[in-house]
Amino acid sequence: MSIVKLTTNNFRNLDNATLILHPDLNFFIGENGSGKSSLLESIFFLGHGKSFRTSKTENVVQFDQTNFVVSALNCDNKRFGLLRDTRTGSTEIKIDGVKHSKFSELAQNIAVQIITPESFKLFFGGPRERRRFVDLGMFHVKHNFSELWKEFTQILKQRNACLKRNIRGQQFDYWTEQFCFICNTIAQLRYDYLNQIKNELSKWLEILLPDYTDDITVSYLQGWNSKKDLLTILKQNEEREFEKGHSLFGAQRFDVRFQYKGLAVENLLSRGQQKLFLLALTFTQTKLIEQVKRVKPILLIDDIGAELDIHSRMAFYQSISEVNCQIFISAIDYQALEPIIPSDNNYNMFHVKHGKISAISK
Ligand SMILES: Nc1ncnc2c1ncn2[C@@H]1O[C@H](COP(=O)(O)OP(=O)(O)OP(=O)(O)O)[C@@H](O)[C@H]1O
Repeated sequence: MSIVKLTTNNFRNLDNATLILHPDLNFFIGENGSGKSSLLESIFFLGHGKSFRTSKTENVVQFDQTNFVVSALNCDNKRFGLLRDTRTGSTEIKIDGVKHSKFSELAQNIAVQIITPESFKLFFGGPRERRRFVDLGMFHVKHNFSELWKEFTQILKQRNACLKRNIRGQQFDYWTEQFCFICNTIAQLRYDYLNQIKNELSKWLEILLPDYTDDITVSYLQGWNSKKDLLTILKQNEEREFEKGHSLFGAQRFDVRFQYKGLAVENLLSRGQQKLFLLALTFTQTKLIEQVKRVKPILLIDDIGAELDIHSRMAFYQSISEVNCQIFISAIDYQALEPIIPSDNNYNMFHVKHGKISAISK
């Protein structure tokens, strides 16, 4: 479902506002510091329960305020949102007027992905962002993943507690056995999902990076040597794990490697090409989420103009016309959006100035 109305209160520098959104395509234009990223951040918050810019929620609440609200109405007339109080650190979630305690309830209603000018640095910089990216897709595409992940984190916590407190014997063996079992289940699910990604990715690379399509490979590293049994590896490394005080192998350590002709993509592609690669991956994931049809995916693209020349923006335009998601794009000026703006006027455009958002008539 697209979101058709968005309300924000006390969010960053944004004036309290209610926006009527286009179900497919929305543009936000404004100068540096006007509030474009803040607006995208508010939508991201609805989908993830956190910011993509800071881990400190007190940075997000408007100066001199103690709470903020973000809420949305989807095209099925479902209302959902959250109120975050920075004094108490609590978050109140409401879906159709009913309070919920778990953020995952809210996340079922909205699948948000974001690309910022910094995204590719983070994405290629270390496994954290790649893990986040894959698991966001897993959460929406593999229906049992959310429950499985919750159970996994509990088991990992128990096992790590044993490692940290040097608890050996029956208790440790029990958690190790549980850990191995659930790691294998998750690894298999992720393996299946990565295969889905591989199959879909070439289509988007063909549009966005046609010269590179044939020689790109995606490899899945499950978190331990896939030729060996996890339990055997853990037994062999038991002393090392007790020394470190946490689990050194397992599904929490997975990664994905992207290579071109056998070399790391990030070492070969230019910054603009890396952005196109990340866009291709994001469209891939969007397509996979869209296919399960629980929610219409939302794609936030902050500062589209950065690093993309006119040809790349044309390829981007072709991509967005082939994916069924709701897109929010920010740009410094109208020029940076050329040739992305559709000639059929089928979009909404807003101007952002000093935190005030106003609709631009077409
Ligand atoms: N908690 C806050 N309360 C009020 N204002 C804030 C808060 N946090 C940041 N700001 C201000 O909000 C403004 C908008 O920032 P934002 O990053 O959204 O701008 P932007 O339009 O995306 O700019 P750019 O094009 O440079 O990326 C900045 O001037 C910033 O100083």
